[in-house]
Amino acid sequence: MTTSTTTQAPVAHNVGSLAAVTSPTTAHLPAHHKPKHNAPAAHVPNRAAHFDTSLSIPVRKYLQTYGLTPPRAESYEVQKKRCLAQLALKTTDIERFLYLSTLRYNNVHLFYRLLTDHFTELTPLVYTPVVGEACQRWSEIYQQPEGMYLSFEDKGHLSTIIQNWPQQNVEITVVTDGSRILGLGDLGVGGMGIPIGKLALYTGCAGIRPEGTLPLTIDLGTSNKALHEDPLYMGSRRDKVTQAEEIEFLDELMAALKERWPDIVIQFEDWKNPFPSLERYRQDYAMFNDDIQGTGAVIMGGIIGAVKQSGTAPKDHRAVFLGSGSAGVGVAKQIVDYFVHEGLTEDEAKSCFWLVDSKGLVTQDRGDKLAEHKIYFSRTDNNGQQFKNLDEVIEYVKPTIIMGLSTIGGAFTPEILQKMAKWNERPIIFPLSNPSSKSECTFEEAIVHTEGRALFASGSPFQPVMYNGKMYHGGQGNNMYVFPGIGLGTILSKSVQVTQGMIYASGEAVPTMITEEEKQLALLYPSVTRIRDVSARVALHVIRAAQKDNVDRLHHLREMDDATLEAWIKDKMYDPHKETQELEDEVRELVQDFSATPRL
Ligand SMILES: NC(=O)C1=CN([C@@H]2O[C@H](COP(=O)(O)OP(=O)(O)OC[C@H]3O[C@@H](n4cnc5c(N)ncnc54)[C@H](O)[C@@H]3O)[C@@H](O)[C@H]2O)C=CC1
Ligand SMILES: CC(=O)C(=O)O
Ligand SMILES: [Mg+2]
Repeated sequence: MTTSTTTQAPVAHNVGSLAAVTSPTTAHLPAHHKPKHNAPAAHVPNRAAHFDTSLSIPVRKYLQTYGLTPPRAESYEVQKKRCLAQLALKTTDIERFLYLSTLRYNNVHLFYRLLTDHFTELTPLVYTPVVGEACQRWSEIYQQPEGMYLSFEDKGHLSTIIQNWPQQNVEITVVTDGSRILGLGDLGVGGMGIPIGKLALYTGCAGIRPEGTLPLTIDLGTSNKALHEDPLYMGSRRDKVTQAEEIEFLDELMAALKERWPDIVIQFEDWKNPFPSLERYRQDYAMFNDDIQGTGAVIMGGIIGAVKQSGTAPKDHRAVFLGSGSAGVGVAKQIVDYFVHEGLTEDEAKSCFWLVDSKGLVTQDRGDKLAEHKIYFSRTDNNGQQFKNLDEVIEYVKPTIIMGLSTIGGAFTPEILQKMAKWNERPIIFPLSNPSSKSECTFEEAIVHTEGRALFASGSPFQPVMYNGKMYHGGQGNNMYVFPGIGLGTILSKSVQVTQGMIYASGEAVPTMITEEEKQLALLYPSVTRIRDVSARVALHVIRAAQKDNVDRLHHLREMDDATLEAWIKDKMYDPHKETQELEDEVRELVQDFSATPRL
């Protein structure tokens, strides 16, 4: 096909590549009548939507795509059947991942129709766990550009290079440096799978238009020596830059992003040490860190239900966290907020938490210099005693809750789970590390070793488990339940910051979407099949919190009651099921208006 125009492969410093954005197929249309679909997703070739095989023949003729696709105009049902059949032919998850990536690239609306119709089956292929393997093998499986790569060497030119991104109306970016991808370590530019996957969920779950999303990966070097030696590795072989160099780069990047898209929402994702950047930018940008804040909020949302179902009052809970990194500390702090909300003092709330890292229980007198973010939760009541590993801490604390954010698969051993079942009627077991191979235990292990009594959520999904003749369903405690709604609420209210109030509100919103039937099944999260409604509800709560914190700029939303605002939010969401029909209708209208003669 010689007519398709590439919108991608930006050449550094080559602003001229923007010229390629204008589709030749609509150049002949009067400017005010160009279909809005003329702006395709950034990460699909231009005009991709114009090749949808459901478009009618007259519309194809008008778009000058007639003859470039097979003759029959078919229904979505037929398209879907074909896609699912092709997916079924694949024998590995990576092949399925690649198939879906290519589908998104070639027919963005069809991809999102499929995703939204089959969230349960397809999310694990687009996101965790399969995206983890995709990131590990990125330079081996790479097929097409789907996001922007900026390198340390580009410092001083970021603003110019960002002009190469072909989409004019970017609303949100997810940015990583690849240095802590899920629980898989530093994967360098292979980390790009994460911004792409997260933004696919932004579109699928929260209806952010695909062309409004910018997956962004920063190549600041990598500490992963294997990548330095991999001939296929697509990033620089330099060692990781220093923290000071990183800050200098990020200062320039943040300013450049805001310069081009003043209202842009910026989500930091999967950085090894994300606390400094969060503190540095949270006041001046509409930004948040998903691993600290999104995870904190979503797990707080699950804990609200778990604490109620456990029958134990917040003050009597004892939570042991395996892992005290960005996610561990983020989650613990967010639950402290919830306990304070429930009437505890901050000190009382904080004393419910015992954090464990690779050196054991985090105590003030452990003898090593604690990282800044661990100090808040470091224990002082250990009477000089130190506890070197999880087993020792578990015996000492006899917890009601165990959380895994450690990247150590299988760390919640059968013995630990059995003890949890011995000490608690409803033990709260949250193995949250991703991908599935890093989960601190499986759902089956949690059910079997607690005799089916565990209140359970995991970071990556697990299949339901049959135990003693009863079917159990596990919850997915993953930030995917909140980040799409946080972004959507921030964008729609044009908020200038993402405040702590907005983050808290996002977590609080999640359990409001659990049905009575789900409560009966002890489920802590709503079904993923309703994730678009959940995201709209999260956005509603986020907007209300933004209004309370006075960071919103779309003040007329303040006048709407909740039901009206929620309906308004839903109306603003991109619906892939309507897109192709709208294109069809718009072009048909044009054909009638102008009696245009199709050029064959
Ligand atoms: N379910 C969800 O929504 C989310 C899950 N995560 C998962 O949480 C995990 C951790 O993420 P981050 O906190 O951002 O990483 P991090 O690198 O900041 O923290 C990892 C923590 O685990 C501890 N750790 C490592 N080895 C250990 C060992 N042998 N024993 C005890 N502790 C050990 C480290 O000391 C550190 O405190 C990852 O697997 C990530 O995928 C992260 C964000 C969201
Ligand atoms: C879910 C997620 O953000 C993580 O595992 O890092
Ligand atoms: Mg993450």
